[in-house]
Amino acid sequence: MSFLIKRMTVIGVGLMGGSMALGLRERDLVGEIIGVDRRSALDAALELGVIDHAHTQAEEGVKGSSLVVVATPVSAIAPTVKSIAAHLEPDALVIDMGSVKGSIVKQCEAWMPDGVNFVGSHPIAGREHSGVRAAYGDLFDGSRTILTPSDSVSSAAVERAKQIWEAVGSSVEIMDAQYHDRVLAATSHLPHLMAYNVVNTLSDLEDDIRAEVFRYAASGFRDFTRIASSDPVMWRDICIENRDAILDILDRFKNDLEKLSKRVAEGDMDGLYGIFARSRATRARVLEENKILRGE
Ligand SMILES: NC(=O)c1ccc[n+]([C@@H]2O[C@H](COP(=O)([O-])OP(=O)(O)OC[C@H]3O[C@@H](n4cnc5c(N)ncnc54)[C@H](O)[C@@H]3O)[C@@H](O)[C@H]2O)c1
Ligand SMILES: O=C(O)C(=O)C[C@]1(C(=O)O)C=C[C@@H](O)C=C1
Repeated sequence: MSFLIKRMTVIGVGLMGGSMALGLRERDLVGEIIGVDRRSALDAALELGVIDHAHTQAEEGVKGSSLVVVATPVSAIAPTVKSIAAHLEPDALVIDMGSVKGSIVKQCEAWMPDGVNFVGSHPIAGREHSGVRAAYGDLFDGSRTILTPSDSVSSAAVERAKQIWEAVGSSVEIMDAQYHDRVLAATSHLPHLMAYNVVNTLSDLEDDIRAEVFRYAASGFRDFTRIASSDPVMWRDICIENRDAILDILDRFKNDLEKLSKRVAEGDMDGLYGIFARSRATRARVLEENKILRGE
């Protein structure tokens, strides 16, 4: 059988890395999959059939692979890529999955030996669970993936990365890495920070009322805070790596919250109606335009 990828290595076999491995495997697109991670994650990945072979050392694990997928938390991506650079096959392609791209992509591209390419990738797909047991092969189906190569990356490598993402069901768009970080700070990072904060605001209430507050939390609370179940390591790393863009959007949010607070304090009927009506209309329009948000 001729595979799209004969042998690939996934470094960080969790939700995202495991889903990429399964997505390619279930579509018969990959021959052999090597996993690199902690021993316990590797044992689970072997047991689930997500990988064929396991290594705890990335330098060893990338040998013989034409594709290397780095799916570690954001803070480990650049150090990992630096450590494998000298051990990659001459024509290998390295892609990552990090939720922040700017400085990671710049560093990783620069570390690539001649003939080897790093193509920064961010699948806009995921969920609040982590680890390989949460991985599934259709995770990327119907999603968008943003590639953030600089001009120095070969167009053949970008085309190859695009082919891999499309093979697992994602449609690909190209974006400048810094611009990506500003867009994602608004669309993904701000909502996660809000969700975490709302849960903490409620859990800091006085004992007597707190129990009642959580007892009566219903679908509104559940929908709004689903993403507060996400992995704290992932979100710590995103905040550290995308600090400036996150601070910028948080400032805007704080301003808007101040305005809302003022309208509530003043009992401003028209002002409050205006805020809620505009938001509802915007969401309806975005839902209509965006089939990912409609869940299609
Ligand atoms: N979860 C999401 O919804 C989502 C969506 C898009 C992108 N991402 C990005 O994908 C990446 C992976 O996220 P995830 O949700 O799969 O996390 P995860 O916790 O499920 O998996 C990460 C894996 O990396 C391993 N790991 C950590 N440091 C390592 C190292 N130095 N070397 C090898 N393995 C290491 C962990 O043991 C774990 O198994 C992150 O960079 C995240 O920002 C996540
Ligand atoms: O659906 C979820 O649970 C997610 O959080 C996925 C989500 C997001 O949409 O914000 C989270 C972080 C990623 O970098 C990309 C996707």
